[in-house]
Amino acid sequence: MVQLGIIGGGMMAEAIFSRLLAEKIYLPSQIQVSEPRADRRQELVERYGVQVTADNREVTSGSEILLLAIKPQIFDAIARELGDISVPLVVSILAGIPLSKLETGFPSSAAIRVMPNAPATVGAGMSAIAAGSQATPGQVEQAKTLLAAVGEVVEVPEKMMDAVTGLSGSGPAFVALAIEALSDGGVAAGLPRTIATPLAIQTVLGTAQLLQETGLHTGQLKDRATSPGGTTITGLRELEQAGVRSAFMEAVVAACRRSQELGS
Ligand SMILES: NC(=O)C1=CN([C@@H]2O[C@H](COP(=O)(O)OP(=O)(O)OC[C@H]3O[C@@H](n4cnc5c(N)ncnc54)[C@H](OP(=O)(O)O)[C@@H]3O)[C@@H](O)[C@H]2O)C=CC1
Ligand SMILES: O=C(O)[C@@H]1CCC=N1
Repeated sequence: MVQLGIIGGGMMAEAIFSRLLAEKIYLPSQIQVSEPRADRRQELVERYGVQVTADNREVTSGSEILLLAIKPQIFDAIARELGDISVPLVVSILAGIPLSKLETGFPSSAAIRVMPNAPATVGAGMSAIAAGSQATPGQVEQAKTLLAAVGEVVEVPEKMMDAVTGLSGSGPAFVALAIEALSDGGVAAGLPRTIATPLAIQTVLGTAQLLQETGLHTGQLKDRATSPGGTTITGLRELEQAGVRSAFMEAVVAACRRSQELGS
């Protein structure tokens, strides 16, 4: 019997359900994905053996949880198409779409809004969840179990979800850009790309791990790496002059604002 129905078989859907399968939380026969593109459906069957269909309604019949993994721009159309279904729990990962819209769009279901992120693909995700008014503690636990398969989970009040989207939802792209820029800097300074990119990736990974494992404040780490008149303070001065700190802050705030727009 299908227990997890997924609307939209894209990147995030695959990231989540592939980990659920790898961790044996579901069997392939218990997951059904609806996806309009035939070649993508075929790909998902060949890779994972899950059930697939082009018919969204087929997914909803019998599912215990319906995971919405389509783009937010088509949420209204999907709610019109499926709003009369009675799946116990709708879990949405759509940027911006508020619980009020989920609950109006799916009036017979409890709703949980989630913001995962791209590192979910390798089980290193960060997800925030906010439960709707009809969600039972058991359903919140169910959602947490789903997301725990792809990384860390934190429960937040819904009013924080757009800010979460701007930070951890969009953040992987901001960090990837920083890594690319560090690698470019290495190349500009004379390194071959094949050396520069692994150096940049491991520097970001190692710094994050150091901060996480020691609880060291970011400022303390910066101070530890800067010797008087040394190389690091010379580079930091350039970053401050270029407004990099402010640029990251504005990126998160702009992404948060865009999430609010998508939901209005
Ligand atoms: N990408 C990210 O890092 C993150 C994304 N999200 C959220 O996850 C959601 C999905 O994003 P992502 O996986 O990146 O996007 P994708 O485009 O990879 O996935 C969306 C999928 O929905 C399919 N689709 C389109 N129309 C329909 C329809 N009418 N019925 C069923 N399926 C349909 C698309 O099919 P087709 O193959 O034809 O395009 C595609 O496979 C978004 O709402 C986004 O806000 C949340 C956190 C992080
Ligand atoms: O850009 C987007 O809309 C999605 C939501 C969070 C990350 N990516």
